[in-house]
Amino acid sequence: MNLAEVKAAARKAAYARRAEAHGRGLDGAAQARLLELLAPQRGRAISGFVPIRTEINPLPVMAEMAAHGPVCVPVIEARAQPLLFRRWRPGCRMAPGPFGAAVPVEGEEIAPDVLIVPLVAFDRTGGRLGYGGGFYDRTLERLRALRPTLAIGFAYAAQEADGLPLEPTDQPLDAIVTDAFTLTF
Ligand SMILES: Nc1nc2c(c(=O)[nH]1)N(C=O)[C@@H](CNc1ccc(C(=O)N[C@@H](CCC(=O)O)C(=O)O)cc1)CN2
Ligand SMILES: Nc1ncnc2c1ncn2[C@@H]1O[C@H](COP(=O)(O)OP(=O)(O)OP(=O)(O)O)[C@@H](O)[C@H]1O
Repeated sequence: MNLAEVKAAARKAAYARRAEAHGRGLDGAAQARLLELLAPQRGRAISGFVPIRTEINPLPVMAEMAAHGPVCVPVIEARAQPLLFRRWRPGCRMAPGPFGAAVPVEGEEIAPDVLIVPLVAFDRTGGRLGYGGGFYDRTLERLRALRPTLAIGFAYAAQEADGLPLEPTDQPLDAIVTDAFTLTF
């Protein structure tokens, strides 16, 4: 198997484990851990995400953080381009975006200092696999070239994989928060 095939296999296996974990009432425990990790970051610009498919739900954490500072969500501009981020507020007007994730209809563009990052699989060293678009890799590379940027993976513990195959363009996570544990690197 070449690297792309190994990644595809790891993605498929983790996707199945994520689907299993979804809907088991695990989100609350993970949200509490995420809120604890984010407490010192109150007031900084934070990106979250609107969950799609069987992703864990960060929305209650985003709503709490929005009381202290700007919160935004990713918007796809084009294939093979970094993500942009648009201001999000609890209850703001949303419309379907590419790939099914809803995006705010209006709101200013924001460059986040801290990113809550969706993922398909993670490993114990901060390695991450997404859906394969390279969007977060490109985005983190760009943000990190400008200033220190904190990337926090948010996932079910079941999404852990053993030693993910990583490429030079894969941007590492600074922390991982799950329903069962928090890892910081
Ligand atoms: N909730 C959420 N919002 C998000 C992301 C995310 O991962 N989660 N994104 C994070 O980037 C962006 C959306 N990116 C996505 C990229 C690809 C696919 C997707 O369906 N990919 C195909 C495979 C495509 C290919 O291999 O060429 C698939 O999974 O079937 C979905 C979302 C922006 N918003
Ligand atoms: N900074 C970058 N510059 C150019 N190409 C990149 C960059 N980051 C990733 N890529 C390319 O994008 C493609 C998809 O990358 P990868 O499989 O790592 O995506 P992913 O991490 O699963 O997706 P995402 O980051 O959207 O969640 C790969 O071919 C990779 O080489």
